[in-house]
Amino acid sequence: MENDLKYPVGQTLKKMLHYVTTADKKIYLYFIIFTITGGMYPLFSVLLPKYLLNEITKAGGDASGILRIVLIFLILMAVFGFTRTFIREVTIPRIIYLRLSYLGKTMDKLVSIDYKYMEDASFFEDNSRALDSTNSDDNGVEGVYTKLFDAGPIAFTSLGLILFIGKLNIWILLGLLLNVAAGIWVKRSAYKYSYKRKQDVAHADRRMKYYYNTTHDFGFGKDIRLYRFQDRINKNYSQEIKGFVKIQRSIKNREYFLGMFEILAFLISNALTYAILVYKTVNGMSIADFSMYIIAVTTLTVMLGTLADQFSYILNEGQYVYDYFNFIDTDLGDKAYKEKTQNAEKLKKGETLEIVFDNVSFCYPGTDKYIFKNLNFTIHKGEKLAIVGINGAGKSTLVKLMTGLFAATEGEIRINGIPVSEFNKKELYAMFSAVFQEINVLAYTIKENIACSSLVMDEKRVIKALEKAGLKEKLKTLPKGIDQTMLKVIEEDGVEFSGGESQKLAIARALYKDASMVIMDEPTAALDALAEAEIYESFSDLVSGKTAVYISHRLASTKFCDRIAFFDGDGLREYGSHEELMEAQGAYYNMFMVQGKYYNEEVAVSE
Ligand SMILES: Nc1ncnc2c1ncn2[C@@H]1O[C@H](COP(=O)(O)OP(=O)(O)OP(=O)(O)O)[C@@H](O)[C@H]1O
Repeated sequence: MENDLKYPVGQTLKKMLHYVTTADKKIYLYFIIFTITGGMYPLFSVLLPKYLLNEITKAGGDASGILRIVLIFLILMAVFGFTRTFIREVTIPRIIYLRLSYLGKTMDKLVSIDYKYMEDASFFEDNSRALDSTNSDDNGVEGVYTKLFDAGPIAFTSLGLILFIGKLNIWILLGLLLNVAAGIWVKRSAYKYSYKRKQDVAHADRRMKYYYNTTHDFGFGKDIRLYRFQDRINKNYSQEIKGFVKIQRSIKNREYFLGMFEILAFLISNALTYAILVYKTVNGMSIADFSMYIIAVTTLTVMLGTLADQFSYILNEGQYVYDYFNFIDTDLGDKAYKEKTQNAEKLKKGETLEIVFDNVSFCYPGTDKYIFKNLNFTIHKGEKLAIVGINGAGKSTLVKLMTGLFAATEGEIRINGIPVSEFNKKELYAMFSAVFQEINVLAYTIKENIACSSLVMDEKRVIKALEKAGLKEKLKTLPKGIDQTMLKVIEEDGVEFSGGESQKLAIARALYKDASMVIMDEPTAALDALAEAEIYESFSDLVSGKTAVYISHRLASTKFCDRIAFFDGDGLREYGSHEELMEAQGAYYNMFMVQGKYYNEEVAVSE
């Protein structure tokens, strides 16, 4: 990503305004009313002293005249002031809504982009400012909208005063404009520098947030306490903040030196203004006019200063909004995820799948270590394949490849003859009921955790899936049944499942989905022996004739599978039925014998 602060400002603002047109046109009407009322309001303060002074100093002026002027001005100021404030109060929630709908788009994008980005920390660092631009109410999208809205009346007042003062003396005006230009230049230069360092800031920020998040993440609570991670967290965190503060200090130093120029321009402009006004008064300008111009110049100085701040802010934060639009518009696999392709229609609904790995090689993006090289094998229709092997051999990676979460670096994976890459991701994901090693329970109700998609929910099937997965008894203990919220993150009475129960829930989720192919990656690691035996015995029933892959370190599981693929550090080492591999007396045989030995010893001890 570019580090220079250069982007099409006009195009970015145009896109933002176009969004207002489609999402909430009324904001334009509020803007016009706000600009007129808010723009007129300060002009009354400029004019009032002149009228008062004229009334006081005029021959024959009386108290009633003064009172009349004060009353008229007060009524006008009240009407304009109240309207201005009311309109702003009404508009801000609408701007918040705009920002939140941008945020909704960010979320929609993040859940649709290619999975490979989810395992890539640099992706989130590169896009952190684009993502942050919809995250907070005081910068990014909402900040720019609010500043654009607020700039209306200030520009209105400034324009009025510029014409007014310009008519009196062009040099005063030029001095003021110099002051403003210097302010904009300084802010822009300072911001350019901080934008240049954005990657360093994002990197440091991400690391600091990580330490912060670990301290209140349920999942870390036990390990932190039992393994005294506190000291490690504190030590690492203080190192991170030192780095972070160093970056911030260099940014602030730059701002400080640039700020000197701003002060210099302010002094020159003020000296010029006073010199000209005093000179004019000495040469016949009335005191009332002198006071009016002084107030006009002071007001315009403040207005232009504010306008310059807002202009710089819009320019600067606009960069992040531009990054946001870029992020949303760049196809990160999400377009293909949503677009319809014809390929899934070539497969009949519920058709049994055959998966072919044809000379597949793979290394994770950004790495050069091959997890597989020239891998060739077939998972036949209706076959139950057990995948076993040593830790880190690539068993879970294999699942990520066949489900399309990652693309093969070389070679081709085909489903019923069609290359995986030719399926739309949504269609592809719909083909698999998978239970992964790491179980993710969401803080939704049980039924939402099982049925997942919000479009259709068959409660009877939810209950059936839970019962099949062995959660019948557990369900009876829950007062709200399948409407019970899970976890305590959102609801205080949320239910926390044990590791094994969560695993059963994941199995129920896969059963409910009833996809064409079943993939289970260590689905019984957290189950007790009885629950595991139940899953083994009912596995055929669970997969009911579908093609299935069962990954496990427990070799007993291989007995109910038709074929076994044994992986080691070099890829697929052995392939065949249990009997064939036992006869071959290779790596699978050895592993099986080692496990069997301990199992037999255990049985002997318990007897
Ligand atoms: N996102 C990733 N980026 C880079 N390397 C990865 C990534 N995910 C996994 N790996 C590496 O790929 C290799 C295979 O990992 P994988 O999880 O597929 O092994 P596995 O056979 O399932 O292991 P286990 O039996 O321990 O579950 C490992 O060396 C792992 O470190």
